[in-house]
Amino acid sequence: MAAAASRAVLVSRPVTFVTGNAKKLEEVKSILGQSIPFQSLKLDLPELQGEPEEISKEKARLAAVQVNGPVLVEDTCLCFNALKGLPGPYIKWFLQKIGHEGLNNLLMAYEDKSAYALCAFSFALGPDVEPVTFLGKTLGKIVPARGPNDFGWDPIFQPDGYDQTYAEMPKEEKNKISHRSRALDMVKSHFAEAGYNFSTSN
Ligand SMILES: O=c1[nH]cnc2c1ncn2[C@@H]1O[C@H](COP(=O)(O)OP(=O)(O)O)[C@@H](O)[C@H]1O
Ligand SMILES: [Mg+2]
Repeated sequence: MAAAASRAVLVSRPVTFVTGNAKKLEEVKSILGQSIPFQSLKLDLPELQGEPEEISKEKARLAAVQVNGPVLVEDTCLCFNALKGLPGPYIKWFLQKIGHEGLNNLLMAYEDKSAYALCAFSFALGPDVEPVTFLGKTLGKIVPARGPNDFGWDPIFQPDGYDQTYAEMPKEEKNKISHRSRALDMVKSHFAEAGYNFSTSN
């Protein structure tokens, strides 16, 4: 206990989770609960092209400068194995342009419909501190859309071991096994181990 206390980093403000995506925020709130003091800021940050981890880290650097304090950001990829991981970080634009049906069609030429959802959270204590990244992955396959169409590609992703797509699953169920919850479990462990001491008075 004493060792943990002496290692504790004093953080003057709650963590700001920066996202332009209301559905992500909903899930993060429900998964984190009261475990980490955080507030949210609606801001659509520009994204680099590249590997998921680097995109997420760069988002955190930009966010930390904007907020001038501790920030948490995330970037989500949907990766098709037959396409060597594409659309990956570009899924947002693919979804916007070709929709669920177009995404299924991309795999028409392949027998392998397997895919994985990958979530990369990055946390930076401030603008001058190198962000740390936490990856969460859920394996599944791409199927014709089933279930409510209220969050991205949820209707076409069926996680391994389930008969339901993410969209058909109750939210609590998705939040138990999702790429996002797996990454957030690591974020929570990091916070517990680092022993950050938050001043939440402002
Ligand atoms: O858990 C999820 N289920 C379904 N769609 C998701 C999930 N997480 C992110 N998405 C969607 O995948 C794309 C990921 O892009 P990105 O992570 O850059 O989102 P953002 O810029 O909206 O925050 C977006 O279209 C987003 O709506
Ligand atoms: Mg992105």
